[in-house]
Amino acid sequence: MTTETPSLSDLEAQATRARPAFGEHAHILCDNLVRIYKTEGVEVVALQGLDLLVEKGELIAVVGASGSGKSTLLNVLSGLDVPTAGVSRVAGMDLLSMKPKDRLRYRREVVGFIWQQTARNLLPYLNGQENVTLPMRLAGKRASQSRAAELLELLGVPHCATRRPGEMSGGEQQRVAIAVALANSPEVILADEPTGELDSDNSEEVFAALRGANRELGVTAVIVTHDDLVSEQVDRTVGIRDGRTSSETLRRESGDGGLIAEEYAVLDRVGRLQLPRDFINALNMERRVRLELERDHIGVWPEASGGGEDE
Ligand SMILES: Nc1ncnc2c1ncn2[C@@H]1O[C@H](COP(=O)(O)OP(=O)(O)OP(=O)(O)O)[C@@H](O)[C@H]1O
Repeated sequence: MTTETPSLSDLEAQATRARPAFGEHAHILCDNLVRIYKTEGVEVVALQGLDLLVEKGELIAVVGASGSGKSTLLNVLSGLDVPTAGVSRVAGMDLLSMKPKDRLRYRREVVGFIWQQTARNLLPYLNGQENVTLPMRLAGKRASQSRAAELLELLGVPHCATRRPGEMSGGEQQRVAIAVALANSPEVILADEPTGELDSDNSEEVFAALRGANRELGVTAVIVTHDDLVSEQVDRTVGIRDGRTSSETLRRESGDGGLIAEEYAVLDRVGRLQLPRDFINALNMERRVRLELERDHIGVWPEASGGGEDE
């Protein structure tokens, strides 16, 4: 057997083969996303190296304390805002380098958006049907009455076709708003607190409508929420803390038909993870911790303790 010294190009090819690009096949990719706001000379770092991958057809909830960066993330994904640094790609479109013309098309046809404020989603002087056909006309397409009727039917609000928003309940308005967001067959829908203004019955119906759209149409859905009813029913909940994804809860059915929820800390690409605040507080951890590599886990001890002396 001959052992030839590999050339530089061989090594380069090998390195590319061994390490597929981060999130190469993801439908939504955020890689080390940074968004810094500057107001009156003061800098606020709203996103500080956020990583997120969402597969095509997934429905995820994003949760986090007020000010953690959830709305900033949605604004970036919706094409309304441009991040300061990092990589963000949705349905193959690069959100940082997109030209204004592509950005407009992206916002009209690739993503659909549902806001928390019911009044912000619909035009008050148009009925349900007209609200749903409006985005089609804005995108220069024919206003398909049959598609609008199908969407209103899918979302369980066919009776809202002839009603104006003022004649609908808050939950009905939000379900019509989902139909509006779906009008141009987007690849992704983004919802910022879609049930925030609703009581629990209406919240349930709106979430069921979102989930129905996700399942029936295969549209990828990202829902920012404080509503436990929503975050506890999705397969994956992503927690954001201080502008970074810090935890993920995965849910799956157990053998007996129940639901198992497992919480994970997110390990970023350079090996950083955020320990849950309550774990840190419980053990009075500060500044430094001791780490010990075990056969199948890593031990983490407060600095002062005799870490590693597992009995
Ligand atoms: N346009 C802006 N100019 C300056 N700072 C901003 C701007 N938008 C957001 N921020 C700041 O960025 C940080 C993240 O805000 P963001 O609205 O994304 O948080 P959030 O998690 O959505 O909060 P909430 O749950 O209260 O809506 C906050 O410190 C906020 O004050």
